[in-house]
Amino acid sequence: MTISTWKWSTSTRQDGRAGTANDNNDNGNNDRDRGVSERSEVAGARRWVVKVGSALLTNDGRGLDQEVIGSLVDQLAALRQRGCEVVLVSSGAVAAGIVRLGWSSRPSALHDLQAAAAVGQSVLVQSYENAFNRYGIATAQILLGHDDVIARDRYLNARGTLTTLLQLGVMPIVNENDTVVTDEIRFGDNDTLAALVANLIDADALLLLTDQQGLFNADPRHNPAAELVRQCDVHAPELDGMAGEGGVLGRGGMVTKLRAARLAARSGSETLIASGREPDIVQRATSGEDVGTWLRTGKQPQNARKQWLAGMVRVPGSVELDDGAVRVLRESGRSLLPVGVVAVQGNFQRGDMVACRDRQGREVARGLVNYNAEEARRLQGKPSSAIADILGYRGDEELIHRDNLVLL
Ligand SMILES: Nc1ncnc2c1ncn2[C@@H]1O[C@H](COP(=O)(O)OP(=O)(O)O)[C@@H](O)[C@H]1O
Ligand SMILES: N[C@@H](CCC(=O)OP(=O)(O)O)C(=O)O
Repeated sequence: MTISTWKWSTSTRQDGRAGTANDNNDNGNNDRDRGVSERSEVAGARRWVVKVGSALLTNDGRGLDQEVIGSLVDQLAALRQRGCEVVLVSSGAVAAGIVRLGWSSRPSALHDLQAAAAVGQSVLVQSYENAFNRYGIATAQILLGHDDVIARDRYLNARGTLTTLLQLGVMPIVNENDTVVTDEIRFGDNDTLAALVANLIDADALLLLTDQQGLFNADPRHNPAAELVRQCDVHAPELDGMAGEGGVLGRGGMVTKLRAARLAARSGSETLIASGREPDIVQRATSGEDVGTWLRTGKQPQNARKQWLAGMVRVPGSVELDDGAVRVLRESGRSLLPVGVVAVQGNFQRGDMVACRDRQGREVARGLVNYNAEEARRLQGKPSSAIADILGYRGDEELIHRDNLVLL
């Protein structure tokens, strides 16, 4: 095997199934000698999205593997105990539904798959609820579709709900809303969905648990000499030639995991790909142990997120701020409240990107707005305590929350 370039390092697979990430110490030492970080970014991550794939969760296609679920839940509860926040993205609905319906194989027609997903989702969530209940942790089912993470107004709603659940100590369990999606708009694989959730909640890191030890330099199912990539810059072009399609049970294979890692990196999230079959994998991976594949973002999370927000091209309106509001935004990094707004221009919807200008018309910031233009006009110059009286409902107290605001 060609030893890695500075950008990525591999470790030789030792047996028919999977090698260990430490098998080839030379590679690891080479990285250390070159000063490559020893996963401190991963060990320091506090907000995690953990995605569990069908290939891992399902018992060779015969429904859900309750033992795997039980062990995962033990590990996720321990991760929470360590003070981390966790959102779980779990596949498995279709596989569970097929068994519950007594079918012998996976159907191909979309409506059959959707029916199986609807049946299996109950089984899936019930299994998690029972297992998390052992730790007194409540679970919440979140089914997301394309629009929920792409359309700006729904984006804010999904973000608000997920972060509230985290604050409440609940374990959100996310899956694609398979029942209503059409072929054109479905994610299909949950890797993409997990990455979008990582963007949505500003996760520090994404852990993709699957049936392989990580990303190999060729599909280990077909190439027994394949070697594990231990770490690599997520954008390295060499990776594209390595990632292959999924197995019978999973959907996207490593192709979608690599794409997901690149999506997650847009908001600064690190990605780890690891085998959910290895003992204690969640604890080991999340504490920075050298397991699986680490796809590094190489960016400061805050900068990455701001770049991502700033890159949204459609800016259908703007708000003019008084001098006090401009100062607070610039100097204290605070949210924009309606009281600091003196005028509203354009026609925007909740969740749109709007420009924030000073009295001279210079753009000082831009961000995702919590109210539409008509509501913003009614709220301008008013204290947040008056929002409920003015609009007839109690919305967010900020016009633009600081997390959704980029200073220019
Ligand atoms: N380069 C690669 N390294 C590791 N696995 C790969 C690679 N290319 C393709 N694969 C396949 O990807 C599969 C995992 O993806 P997938 O089946 O979609 O699982 P999941 O349901 O966990 O998302 C592995 O079982 C493996 O056969
Ligand atoms: N939403 C589907 C998951 C699709 C799927 O298998 O995704 P993946 O595990 O990423 O290959 C389900 O719950 O069955």
